[in-house]
Amino acid sequence: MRTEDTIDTGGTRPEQSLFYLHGVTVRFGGLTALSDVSLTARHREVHGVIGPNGAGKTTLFNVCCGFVRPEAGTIRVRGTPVTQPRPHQLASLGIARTLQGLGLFDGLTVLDNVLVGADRFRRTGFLPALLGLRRSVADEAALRARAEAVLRELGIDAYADARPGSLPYPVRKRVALARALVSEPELLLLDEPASGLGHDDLGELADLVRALSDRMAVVLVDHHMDLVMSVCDRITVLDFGRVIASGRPDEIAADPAVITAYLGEEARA
Ligand SMILES: Nc1ncnc2c1ncn2[C@@H]1O[C@H](COP(=O)(O)OP(=O)(O)OP(=O)(O)O)[C@@H](O)[C@H]1O
Repeated sequence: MRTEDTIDTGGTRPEQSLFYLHGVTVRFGGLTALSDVSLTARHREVHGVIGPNGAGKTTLFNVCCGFVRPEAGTIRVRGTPVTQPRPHQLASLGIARTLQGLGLFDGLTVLDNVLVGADRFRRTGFLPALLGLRRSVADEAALRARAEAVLRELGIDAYADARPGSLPYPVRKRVALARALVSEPELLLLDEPASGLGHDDLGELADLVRALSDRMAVVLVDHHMDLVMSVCDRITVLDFGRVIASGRPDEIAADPAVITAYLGEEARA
């Protein structure tokens, strides 16, 4: 088995990568949800996290987002240690995420929901914005243009004025993705992007994730093996809170520890 730290990094030391998480341990009371887990996200790579039920995938995702504070471990962003990324700091660190519960505001239009994600680019302070000063108007126009461009990129610009609640689930998922992308992240964290999608939507999602990886790093947690195997450059496999394998999809598919873990899951089911 290869671990994150021994993978060929193309000359970049793992700790200097865009996002480096090393030796992370999380306990909930007496239960160890993650034990000495490491993960490295690199520019222009899609990194998948998989594992049987209860393996610790969501907990790992939540550590990356700052929702869960690890008991031990190091997190570095572009080589700089980040004691604990706070959820509200993610945008300024160049990180954006989508969650399983999409978290869209139903009282806002699709466009306004996406604009919520563009706060990182708001240069005007509260008072000038309130007074409607010229720079704030220009700011607002630029942000709207950016949000509209992302909606077009995701093929959902026709829904800009709709309320999310009136839209089919796959479209709402795209709105949530648009809100993450409008901040132009360097690292995109996707929690279960394939859940609730049909076959055709899955194919489009795979194409989209591959296209996004031309300009950012992507970390995705998903149960959907076909998606993970087809879009990921590298995969980390968790079982009972530990990394049992890490490598390219073909290595993961052939790894005896992974096969045993998934056979064990089938047997448990
Ligand atoms: N807030 C919490 N308090 C107590 N235990 C928790 C908490 N969150 C997760 N756990 C436990 O930690 C372990 C890992 O859970 P986690 O949700 O990260 O796994 P998972 O791989 O995402 O599972 P699934 O595929 O079923 O969503 C499980 O045993 C779970 O019951």
